[in-house]
Amino acid sequence: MARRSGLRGKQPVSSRPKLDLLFLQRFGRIQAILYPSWLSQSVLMYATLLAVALLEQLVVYQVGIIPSHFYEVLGNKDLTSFRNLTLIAITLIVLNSVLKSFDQFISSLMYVHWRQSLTTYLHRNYFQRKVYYVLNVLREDLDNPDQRISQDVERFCQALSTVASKCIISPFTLGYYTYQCFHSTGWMGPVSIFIYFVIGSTVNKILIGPIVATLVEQEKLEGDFRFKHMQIRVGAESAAFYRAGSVEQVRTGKRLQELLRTQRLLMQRELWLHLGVNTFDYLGSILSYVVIAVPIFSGVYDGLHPAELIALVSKNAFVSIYLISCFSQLIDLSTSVSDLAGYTHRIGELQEACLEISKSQGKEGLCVSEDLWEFEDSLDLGEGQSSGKAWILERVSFTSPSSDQLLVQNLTLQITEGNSLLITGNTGTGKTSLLRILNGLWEAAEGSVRRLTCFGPHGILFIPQKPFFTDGTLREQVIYPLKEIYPASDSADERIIRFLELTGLMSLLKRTGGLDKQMEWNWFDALSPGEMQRLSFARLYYHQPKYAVLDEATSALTEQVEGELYRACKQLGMTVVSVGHRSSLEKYHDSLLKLSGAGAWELSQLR
Ligand SMILES: Nc1ncnc2c1ncn2[C@@H]1O[C@H](COP(=O)(O)OP(=O)(O)OP(=O)(O)O)[C@@H](O)[C@H]1O
Repeated sequence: MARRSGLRGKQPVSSRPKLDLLFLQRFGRIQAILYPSWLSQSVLMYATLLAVALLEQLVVYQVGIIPSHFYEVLGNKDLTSFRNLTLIAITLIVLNSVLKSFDQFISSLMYVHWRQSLTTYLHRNYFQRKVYYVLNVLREDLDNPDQRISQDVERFCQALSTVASKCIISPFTLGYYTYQCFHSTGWMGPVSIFIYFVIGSTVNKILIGPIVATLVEQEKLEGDFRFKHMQIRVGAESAAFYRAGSVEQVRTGKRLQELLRTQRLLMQRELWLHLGVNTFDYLGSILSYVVIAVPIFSGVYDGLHPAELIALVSKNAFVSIYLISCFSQLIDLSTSVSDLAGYTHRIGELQEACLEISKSQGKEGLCVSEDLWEFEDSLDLGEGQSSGKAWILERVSFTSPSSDQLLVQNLTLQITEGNSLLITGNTGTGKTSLLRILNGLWEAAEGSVRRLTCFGPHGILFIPQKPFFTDGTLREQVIYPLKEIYPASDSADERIIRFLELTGLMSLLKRTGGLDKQMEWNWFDALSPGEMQRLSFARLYYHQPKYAVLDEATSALTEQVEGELYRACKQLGMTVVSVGHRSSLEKYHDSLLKLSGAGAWELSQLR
């Protein structure tokens, strides 16, 4: 059988992340998100930062040449000029510290703005249609998407803000101090400093190479370690029933050891880079004296008075030392650049995967409402709603992901209004998988699946096997996944309370202290499995869809309660498609689809 959808299974593993053309492309794409237009907030902030940094440089230059004026004034024993100069110096220093603080403040604001833009962009793509499902369940090549969005983006923006605030002024300072250096030392000064920088950058580029790949690996392991802790957090009670503390300690410890091993390797590799950076820093300080010494020993300044010579040496020293420090600062950025490259690759991979998945999903077969689940859109009834059909399946075959285990072969089926269907079969025969196919989470390997009714109120609602609850109030659990009550009316509260009563959850209403009390608890820990299933039914009644697809939705309840819940579904006019093992379910359905494994199935009428 042909392999299905390209979304599934292991994708080709991307090449080892490096400081290469791919990095530049990914970095460029991220910049396009951060700076969407010439008049965007980021550009305006960047322009303000540039203005402040330029002003700061002007003041720094004035502060830098003040010692040379002091030498001159002190050499001439000129008290009035000394007083004036001291006043000017204090003013300049205050101005300098104000500008520096603003520089840091604007950089921090930019960091927050970048983080907001990038995270919002990734969220938009991640939560689009079922991208988050494919990334977390079906794709094995992209590790920890959650960590990429939460932690990697944060660190990327931190590193970018460090690099940006240092680089923003570089072209101006380099230009200006090169000119000044040339003016005081001749061509020898700037040329030797440039050669020093080219050598420094080349050496550092070589040393950064292995760091980028190790940093990417470290972030992956960091995500795995956090995921392990999240697993324990979510399943704390089940683990405690097993007294699984010691085994989980060993397993969590193993992940920690792996992470620390990679961190040590990263540090070893960074040691060479730090060695390079520090060597070039200190070589730079000696180079500055060599640059000043050349014109002095070659007799350029022989005719000067000693006080003038000292003032000139002091000024020249400042100019060449500053030029070298500008270059050194760029070399110092090597560590930030290696971080930036690592995070760029991780965010870039996520961005590419999201776009690839949403492109492959396209708009095919989507109802207007599917993306948004907005109630206005849901009122747009499709062709199926008027024809009374929800699905038409023709010769559909499907397998489980990343295996060729055939689950169902050549299934032809119509799900129509008023004709409830029960799906049964042994464990692992593909019952839930058939619902995934109906939902569009999986694609069929062969045949056609046509959905003719939209998701949402008046359409189709799935109640999955594992109940899902969001954070927040009881009302938000009931109306989920709608964001607001629907239809908006004064009687909305009454409706919700009526459905809570119908599902036997009035005690829960009492416990929460009302529909709108913000609950701090985790709903999965606070409710029993039976309560979770009852709450799922309250949600179903609230939405009152035409078709309710229930995956073992009453497995934790008694047959009596099951009967009450199914009868209420019928009274509310729903056609149900259920997956279940109990024979007691048969009386609430009109037909039965029995899956027998290895592709076999049998469809029969129950009444
Ligand atoms: N995301 C997945 N990746 C790989 N295999 C999967 C995935 N989800 C399900 N499977 C496999 O597909 C097969 C069918 O799974 P499915 O959930 O449809 O079983 P089921 O008939 O609903 O079983 P049960 O009665 O236990 O709920 C199983 O062998 C399962 O292990």
